[in-house]
Parts: sequence; C-alpha cells; structure tokens
Amino acid sequence: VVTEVVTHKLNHIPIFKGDFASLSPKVQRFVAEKAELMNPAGIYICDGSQKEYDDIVDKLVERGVLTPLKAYENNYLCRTDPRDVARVESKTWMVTKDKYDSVCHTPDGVRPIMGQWMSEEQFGVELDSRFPGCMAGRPMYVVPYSMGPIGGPLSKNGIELTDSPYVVLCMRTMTRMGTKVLEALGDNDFVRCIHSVGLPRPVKQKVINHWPCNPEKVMIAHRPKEREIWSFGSGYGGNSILGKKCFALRIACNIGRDEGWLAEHMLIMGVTNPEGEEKFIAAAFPSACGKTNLAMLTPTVPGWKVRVVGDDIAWMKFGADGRLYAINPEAGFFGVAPGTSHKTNAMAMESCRANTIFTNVAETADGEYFWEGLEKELKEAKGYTDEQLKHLEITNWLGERWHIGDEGKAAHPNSRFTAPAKQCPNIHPDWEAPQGVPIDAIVFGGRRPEGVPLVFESFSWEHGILVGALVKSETTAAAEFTGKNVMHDPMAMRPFMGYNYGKYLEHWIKLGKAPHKAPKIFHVNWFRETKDHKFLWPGFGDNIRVLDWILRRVAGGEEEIAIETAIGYVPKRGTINLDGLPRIDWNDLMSIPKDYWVEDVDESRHFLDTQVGSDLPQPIRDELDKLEKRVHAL
Ligand SMILES: O=C(O)CSc1cccnc1C(=O)O
Ligand SMILES: [Mn+2]
Repeated sequence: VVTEVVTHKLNHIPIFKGDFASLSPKVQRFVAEKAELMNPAGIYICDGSQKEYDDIVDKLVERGVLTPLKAYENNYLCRTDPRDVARVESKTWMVTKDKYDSVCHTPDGVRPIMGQWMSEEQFGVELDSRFPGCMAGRPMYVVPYSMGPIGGPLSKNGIELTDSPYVVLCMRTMTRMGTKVLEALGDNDFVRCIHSVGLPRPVKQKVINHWPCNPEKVMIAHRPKEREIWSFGSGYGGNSILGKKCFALRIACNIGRDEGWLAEHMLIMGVTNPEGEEKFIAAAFPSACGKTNLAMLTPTVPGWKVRVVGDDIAWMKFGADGRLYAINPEAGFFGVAPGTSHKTNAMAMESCRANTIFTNVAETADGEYFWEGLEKELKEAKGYTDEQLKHLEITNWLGERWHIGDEGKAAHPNSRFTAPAKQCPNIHPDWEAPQGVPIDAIVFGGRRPEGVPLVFESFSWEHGILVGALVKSETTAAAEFTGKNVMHDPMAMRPFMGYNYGKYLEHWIKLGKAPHKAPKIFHVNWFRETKDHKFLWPGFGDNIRVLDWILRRVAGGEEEIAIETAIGYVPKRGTINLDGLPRIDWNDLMSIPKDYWVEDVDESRHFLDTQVGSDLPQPIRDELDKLEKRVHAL
C-alpha cells in the first residue's frame, strides 16, 4: 500500500537521479510528502560518489557559482550574496509545545540569549508562508548522511532535502554522505532536514553572484521532539549545512538528553608527551577563540605531539568502563579563513591544498586563495618586495579589484574553508573509531583580557559545570569608555542550545555521577593582557606547555604542582615549562585579583539569575555561593 500511495504522490515529479523505489518506505514517504509540498522540478537522490561531486562542481563552474582556484587541484572559490554570509541567530528557533522546554524562565523584560522559542502554531503559519512550492524549477537533492562513522554505536543518521547544490557539495565533505548511509539506515528513523534557498523559479529578482537566497524570509526552525529541521532562505554555513549546528548540536543535545549522552561544541585532540603517553582532551571555547588552532596545534616544545580528532563538535558518552568516550560526528572542517596561516595553524592550511571549497575569501591574480593574515606568507612564498606586495592584483570577496592596504577586507571575516578532515596531516589515526576516544580532561576557555589566570582546575564535577556555565568573552571597551563588554557563552553552547539550559545543566550533573568516572574540568585563558594591552602569554604552539600541566594533573601523583586558590587549583610557580620563552610575568599572568573576582562573581550571579533563573539546578547555585564566599575571603 505504501508504495502505491507514495508512487501516486510522485506521479508528476520526475526522478532526475537514483532509484526511488529502492528507498525504504519511511524515506519514500518523507521524500514524497516534501516533494508534494515544495514542488521541485525533479528529485536527485545523491549517492555520495566522487563522480557525483565532480559532476555537480562542473555544473556550478559552468553556471559561475564556483570558480576554480587554478593554483591548486580541485579547489574552488564561491562568493555568496553579500546579504547571506553567516549564521542568523535572530532567525533561529526551537519549536516546542511548551515554551520552557526550549528556553529558561527568564524574568519579564529580559531577552533570553540562549535559544529562541516559537510556538507550534506560529511555526505552522511561518511554514505555510514559505515552503509550499518553494522549490519550483529547482531540483530537490536527497542527501542521506551519517553524523559519525556510518553504523557506529554513537552515530546518527539524517536525510537533508535541499535545492542548493552548494549544500550537497559541503554536506559530502562535512558528513559521511550517500548510498552507504541508506544501506545502514534500512527502515529505521532519521533526522528529517528540509532546506530551501527560498527562491522558486521563475525568479522575480536579481540573483547576486549566482547565489539564490531570500534574506528577508530566513527561518531556521528546529522541532526537537520530532527530530526535524526546517531551514529557509539562506544558503550559507550553519544555516544550510544542516548536519553541523542544527543537527549535531541543537537536535543532538535533545537526543543526548533522552539517551544519556552529550552533544557539545567542543574540539577533540590527542596529546602525546615525550614519554609517548597519549591523553585526549575535549575543549569548548566561544566561536572565534581559536578552537581549530588548538585542535591542530603544532607544539613548540620538542617531544610533544598533537593529533586532531575534531575541531568543532563532540558527541560524548560514558562507556561500560565508566570512562567518557567522544567521537567527532563530522567528516570535515568548516573553518574560519581569516587569521589562518602556516604560522597560526599549519595543519589547517595543509588540509586545504585540494578538494576544498573556499566561501567568501579573496583570490590573487595567480588563482590562489587570499585572506587577512596571509600577507607575510604570500610575500615570502613569492619573494615579493613590500612594494610588489602592495601592487598585487587581488579580487576581494565582493568580486572587486583590491590591493593589500586598500579600504575594506580582502575576505569576509566569516569566510570559510570546507575541507575533508582526512586531508589534515595530523589527523588522529583513531579519528573515525566508531566507539570514540577516551576523554581525560574537559577544558573550557574564553577571551579574558584581565583577572583570569592562564589555567585553573575545578575542585569537582559540579564546580567544573559552573565554570563551564560561566564561560564568557570580554572585550575591553575602547579607551574612552569605562567598563567592559561581557559576552556570556555558557559551555560555548549559547547559539546552539537545543533545550532549556537549566535542564541541560541537570543532565551534565546526572551524567557525572558514579559509576561514571567524570573527567577533570579545567579553564584556560590564552588572552590575558598587560595594562597596555599586550598579551602576557605567547599562545599558539606554546599552549602545549599548559596542556602538559593539565595532563600531569590528570595523571595525578604530583599534587605539589598545584596550589589551591579561591577559584580552583592553579599551577605552582615553576611547574609550567617556560624554557625558551621570553620573560613571562608570572604574577601578572597568574594573579587572582580580589576586586576583579568579586565583581566577576557578582556579574555571573546576575547572568545566571536572569538567563537561567529558577531553572538553575541547586547544586550549581551551591557552587556559585561557595565561589562567592571564597573570593570574598581573598
Ligand atoms: O557562519 C556560519 O554558519 C558558520 S559558524 C561556525 C562554523 C564552523 C564552526 N563553528 C562555527 C561557530 O559559529 O561556532
Ligand atoms: Mn563552532
């Protein structure tokens, strides 16, 4: 009966590629229902092959969507509509029956910063005003994908329907995509992802850069209970490559709560000491705080080795042995281009030598990618003089002629490379181990120009959860203003929270209880500054010195390398290897100023009271009270 009903719904929509009848009944019904709703020109069932990727690339080059970067093999440049260049948090919604399943009970007048709730009724109205007929004249690509190694015990399957071939290409790089996923899926359930650029044909408006989008009607809605994502109007990044932020964080953290595991905005890295002992770290930093750089770190201290498992998302579950195991659910890197160079992240650069799509970066006359931070590297590679460098012909992200030193940016600040993870020279051999790697330490961090020491260790799992909940980045306001601008980003999940944050903290508390062996939780701050705004710590490859201390604390038996303070255990002077570094002002780097911390704890209490409110679990409130007492006694 299913085949008959389903076939009936498809009778006017041709299959451009693939065998519809070979799809499982659940998949057939999903495809047929959405095709009926969105009325595409035809259905293209992706197989995930290299030939398919190449065919789509060739078509997009022909259409002018992609430009080959002729200095490399199989590297392409894509320029978007300048109105469609980043995640759109204001248009990102969690749709649940009960508002407080999605957001916390914040006091009246306080705008929640962790997620936005939309009622099911409102979602129905918004859906009806967008999706009917939205794919007219475009193919609907059926993208079956696995987050995590196909068939792995921690992996989950999704199917994205999209009218954007650019998204198909990116999903093939960022996930395991194609026929093998359908085979592993069978007739089981999957996360349903529907994406449209929101511009049915015939198009009535000018399309910029061959990048169809509908900025005025962007909506990225999640129905966590139904494991469904509806994205409309944007073709870019986290809005459209739905396996990433929408599935692997917002939907997955709901699945993790229901099934007893964690979906986190964390890197995963393996750190091997000179004695050959390897430990794994999962770390969460707010966006643009150097997660990718840390995950792919090139240590400056001889004998140390770092290998990356993932640079952005970790799915973590306690195993039968009580240890916490993590997989990187993604198969690629969607990294920020500006600021990435062989100096700051050689491994990322090497990952992008081929098979990579660069979005909104600049291009040199020689067909090379270019972005802010590559000036020195380009000059050295070409043997240019400063004068020659200044006259180098560059096309900026807007497609305009541009020269180094000109007004404006070469590359958009959120321009990205989409590169296969397997191309990273220091990818970990176990990066695709289905059961994951054992996590020995969880590290939180933020951009804290004052008052916060280089590293500290929490006293307990609950204290560590408070440390994570209080992750923030501060920007010291320009000289003429007093005070500072504090941006909270609890566990670095603020833009990606999939449900009530208080309930999320409860879930963390519960998972840390015996017989689970909760890893130690640390906080690092690479960004502390002197009074005249110079960094006190070199960072980058020298951060291995801090990881060394962290791993010695994890190994235990060296209690004398730490001293107990009001905020946690901090390194005793001389227990962090500073050999070879220019003079480090240890006191400034490690001090815990009372006045700063009294104010900071006060501000943190205000944040938790207003943003989590009555949903804040008592054990975390207790930790805050204890912290407050300790800093007042400083
Ligand atoms: O603007 C976008 O859609 C990309 S945001 C992003 C991409 C890769 C990794 N992390 C992020 C983020 O904002 O955390
Ligand atoms: Mn991220």
